[in-house]
Amino acid sequence: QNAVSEAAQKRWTTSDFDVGKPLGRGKFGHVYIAREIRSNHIVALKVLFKTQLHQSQVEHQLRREVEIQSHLRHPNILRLYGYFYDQKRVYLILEYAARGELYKELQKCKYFSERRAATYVASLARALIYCHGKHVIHRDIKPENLLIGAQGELKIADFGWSVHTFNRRRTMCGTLDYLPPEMVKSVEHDASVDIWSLGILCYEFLYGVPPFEAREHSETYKRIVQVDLKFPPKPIVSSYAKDMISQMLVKESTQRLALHKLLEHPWIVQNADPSGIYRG
Ligand SMILES: CC(C)NC(=O)[C@H]1CCC[C@H]1Nc1nc(Nc2ccc(C(=O)N(C)C3CCN(C)CC3)cc2)ncc1C(F)(F)F
Repeated sequence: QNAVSEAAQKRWTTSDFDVGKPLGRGKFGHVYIAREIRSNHIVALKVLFKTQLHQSQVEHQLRREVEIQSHLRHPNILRLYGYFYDQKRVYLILEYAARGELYKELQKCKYFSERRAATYVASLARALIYCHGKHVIHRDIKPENLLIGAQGELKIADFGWSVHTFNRRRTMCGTLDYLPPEMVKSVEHDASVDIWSLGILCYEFLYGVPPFEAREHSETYKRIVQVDLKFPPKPIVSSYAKDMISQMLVKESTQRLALHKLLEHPWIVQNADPSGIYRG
């Protein structure tokens, strides 16, 4: 039986791990680097406190996150190998991303080169094509939810807000046949929220700030619904990049640039490293 399928069903306990230094704080607890003793495999152990999960009423979200992420297998999606719990805590056994958090890298660089941004956007588009093919929508694509693997490749993490649209289809009173267009559209509609977020992310990679940022939430909300998209004169960005972003940040969700079309866009073709790895 191979290690992975064994990992999926084994009853884990903390004594299976040699827990190392904390990597930082997640939303509901700490994340530690750890070594699974039998396999010597390095993982990240996310420790969540049951009391906090209960207080924030996120248990169902966590169950969905575990259910979804444990079934996804893609080089740009962080693996969730398994989970276990004790009296007070829930433990998630996650893939360790050796080069850490993307948002810290973006803060350090201020903004990325077009080649680095395009390489990251292309690899995220491929990961999202994979997710959407399995009727999974992430719904929370942003720098804070992206980690960097040992080779410099991006990993989408934190599927806390993801949904399996099939469930939504089923929960929509059984058969789809009797639903009016706007409700059927709303189901398709979801898959395109990730295209919008990828457009926001691409803009932030290139300019260092998201496009609709404003001091007040109400101001940001207005700018989003009006799609008040402006490209500042600095840093200098190619018109191909602006063209692609403008095709993604479209109010009508069905008109947004499809992810497979994005991979054929001249900006991606000319700038993205096909391996998804930015070598500088
Ligand atoms: C997506 C989600 C929203 N984010 C998270 O969960 C965050 C919350 C805390 C850590 C991270 N979670 C993970 N982090 C890693 N790797 C990692 C992180 C940080 C560093 C790093 O730069 N330092 C330790 C530095 C080393 C230098 N000192 C000075 C500062 C910290 C190096 C490697 N792998 C897997 C995970 C995961 F996701 F599986 F848990």
